[in-house]
Amino acid sequence: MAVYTDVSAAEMADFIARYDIGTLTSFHGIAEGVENSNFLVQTTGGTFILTLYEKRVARGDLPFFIGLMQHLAARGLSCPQPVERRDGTVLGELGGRPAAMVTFLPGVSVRRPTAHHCAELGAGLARLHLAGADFTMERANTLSVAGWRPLFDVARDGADTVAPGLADTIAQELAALEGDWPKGLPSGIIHADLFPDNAFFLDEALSGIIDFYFACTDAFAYDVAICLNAWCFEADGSYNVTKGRALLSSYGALRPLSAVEVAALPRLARGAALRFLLTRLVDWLNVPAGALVKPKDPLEYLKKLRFHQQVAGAEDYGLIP
Ligand SMILES: Nc1ncnc2c1ncn2[C@@H]1O[C@H](COP(=O)(O)OP(=O)(O)OP(=O)(O)O)[C@@H](O)[C@H]1O
Ligand SMILES: N[C@@H](CCO)C(=O)O
Repeated sequence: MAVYTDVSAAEMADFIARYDIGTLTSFHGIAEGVENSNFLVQTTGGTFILTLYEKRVARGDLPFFIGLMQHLAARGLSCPQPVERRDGTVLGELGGRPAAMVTFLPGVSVRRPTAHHCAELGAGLARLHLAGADFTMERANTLSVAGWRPLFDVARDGADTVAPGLADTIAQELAALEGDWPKGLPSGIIHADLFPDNAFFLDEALSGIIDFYFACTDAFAYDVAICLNAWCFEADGSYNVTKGRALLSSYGALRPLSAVEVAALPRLARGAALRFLLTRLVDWLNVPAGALVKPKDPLEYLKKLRFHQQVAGAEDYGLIP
């Protein structure tokens, strides 16, 4: 469970009183997620999600995330909507953290996506990229290549306690990617964390996307590479090319990848694997005392990285030329 910040019933009731959503009937911490503290809140006016923004979310970025969710919803994408307080603002403070209430999105996330789910997701990702085209705010990706070395610096000393030789493997991979990271690719708004737990389905159709707190301005193909990592591997670490083909072809039907994006895909996939290996490693080595959180396995991403390192070209991901 990701609840880093405890909230008492009295604090919660006080907080809710600033909204026009009735009175608090119940709330509890949500048993998923690793980044922020999330609470399911029930009031006489409905069901809501209250998020307390934790370490990786900078307060100054919140207007970008809130504005983006509003923009995407206005373009027809199903995503949580920030709820306004009586004074017209959407950002508050609770337990010493910035906090916002968003609408509850119906649907369930899938633990083991099928090729069908991957196809749905690919189309949803393309729709997200297209819907973000006229969003005017920008946010640099703090977890792209320039952000990885600082993470490694934090985790280097503990890395070999997680797997022998891990520090050397990461050092080599980092140097290789820093030296040759794709530049100048078609860019815009990307989600940057569209994992299966952030996509909801109803009757096997993608019904909504949540958790925009890594969204940023970066290469669209990097977002595709993140999704190949998150959706198209099996539990044993093998890549499922049928799922990859499903994801890539439904994405490409709405937003075809250009030749430069196709050429960059293997390197972007390596970078995406390294990004999640590093953030998971940092979290694995630094679970805050008293936090209710189950850190995610960094080694899952080491296996994925090894796959990408031996890929010859984008066709190995299932891309049909
Ligand atoms: N708007 C919403 N509607 C319904 N459920 C939600 C909503 N927002 C969050 N949740 C639930 O809360 C869980 C955690 O939310 P979220 O993924 O935003 O947290 P996180 O800590 O940022 O997680 P992550 O590890 O994916 O970054 C989700 O898996 C989902 O079950
Ligand atoms: N989706 C991420 C957690 C949020 O950064 C992971 O699975 O490592």
